[in-house]
Amino acid sequence: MEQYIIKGGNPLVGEVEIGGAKNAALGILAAAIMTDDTVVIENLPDVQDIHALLGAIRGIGATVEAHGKTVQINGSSIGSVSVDYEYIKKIRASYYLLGALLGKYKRAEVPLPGGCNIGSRPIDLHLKGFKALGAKTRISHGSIIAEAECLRGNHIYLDTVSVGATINIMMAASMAEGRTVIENAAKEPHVVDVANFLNSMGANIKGAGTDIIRIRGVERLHATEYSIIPDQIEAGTFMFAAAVTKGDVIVKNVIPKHLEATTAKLVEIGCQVEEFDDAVRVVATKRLNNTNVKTLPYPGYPTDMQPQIGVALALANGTSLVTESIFENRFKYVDELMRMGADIRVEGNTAVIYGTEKFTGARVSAPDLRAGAALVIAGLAAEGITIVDDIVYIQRGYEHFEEKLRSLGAEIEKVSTEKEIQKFKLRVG
Ligand SMILES: CC(=O)N[C@H]1[C@@H](OP(=O)(O)OP(=O)(O)OC[C@H]2O[C@@H](n3ccc(=O)[nH]c3=O)[C@H](O)[C@@H]2O)O[C@H](CO)[C@@H](O)[C@@H]1O
Ligand SMILES: C=C(OP(=O)(O)O)C(=O)O
Repeated sequence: MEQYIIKGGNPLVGEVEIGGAKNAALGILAAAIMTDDTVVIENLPDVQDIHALLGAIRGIGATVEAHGKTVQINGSSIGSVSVDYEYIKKIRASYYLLGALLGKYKRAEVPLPGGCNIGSRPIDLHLKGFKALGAKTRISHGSIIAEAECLRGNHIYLDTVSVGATINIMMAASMAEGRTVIENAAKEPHVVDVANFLNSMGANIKGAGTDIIRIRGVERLHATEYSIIPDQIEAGTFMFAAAVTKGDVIVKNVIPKHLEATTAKLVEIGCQVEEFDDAVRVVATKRLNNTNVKTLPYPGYPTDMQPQIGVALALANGTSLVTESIFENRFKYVDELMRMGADIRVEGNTAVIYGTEKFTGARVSAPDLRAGAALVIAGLAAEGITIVDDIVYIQRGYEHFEEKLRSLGAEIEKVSTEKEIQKFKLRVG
């Protein structure tokens, strides 16, 4: 089992290049199979979730040729609409193959999704959407089966703002007959990116990025070349890493607009944030201030950035409140952080964080993807050595994480044996 070993205390300084957005890429890769032409997708992040989804796409018979950050997908050779559990038990976004296959072939059979255990994650709204388009859905032997004689556009109101349901319905509706309107749609940048990608394949989607999306179904989709947007969560994670280590980092290849909620909070807690066309610079020179934050759908503060700000506030001057309003199980990093000296009480969906002056390194476990990344950030700020176990979660969504951190001056290694741990300890003294 691989672990990260970190010697904390170095301020992060320098420039870091952000990869393509995992959560946009997952939707886009699934949508790519909806045409029989060859689709070229650029700026793909090199993370485990993407490798898993590409495996699933190959598994149903599509041709996938990956060269670095670029992949070519051809869906004309798909021979099965039934996705194998092995490929996707660990990823959430496998459910996008439901919308894509249902739209194209009017039948899909996809195992119930895995992904991070951050709370109960129903998919009732996805199924409600497919049913409204005329599909019948059922669960059989752990898989969701959705099928329709023909899909017909409809008016669909989402009771809860859901990224996954919005993207899935958008995909299926792109190849339905007639018009679909999705109300109370999610507005996240990755929803817009998937819509732009589908439009570049000939779909007719309007309003993505607002809460009403209008889709006019088309008979076929065609070839395209498309570049995925930068990952706002990876970028935000490096911004907080700069903040907690009192660093000075230029985070490159970002869309600053997508980072507004994160930037606003960093400024509130005392960092300087400078915005450029496609980069942001975060400078922190003193102890951070306390603040309150509540996670909300975009353009609110993202739930995927909640553990990272939690770590920063645990080191801030004063008491902060962090309210998690999207997923009920996203405070699992708190117990681990307390082992490093944090003082936090969780009451319902709110963490009351009493800022402490320093963390001391400890052995901790990554409970999920973003919580794992947050614990790495904590380790970078801590006195002494931190070992983070279960980094497979982190590898789901951060490409070359330790290499990027090292390029900013962090002392961090990926290790898997006691000998490697001892070697690191000897080296860092
Ligand atoms: C692969 C991907 O893009 N994952 C992201 C996506 O997850 P995901 O798409 O799974 O999250 P949703 O936006 O769907 O979830 C938002 C809320 O809606 C609820 N809900 C969702 C669907 C449904 O059918 N019924 C229902 O009640 C969920 O329990 C949650 O409380 O958006 C989340 C919220 O920004 C992010 O944390 C995840 O990183
Ligand atoms: C929770 C996340 O991913 P998933 O929805 O795939 O579990 C995430 O990207 O933070």
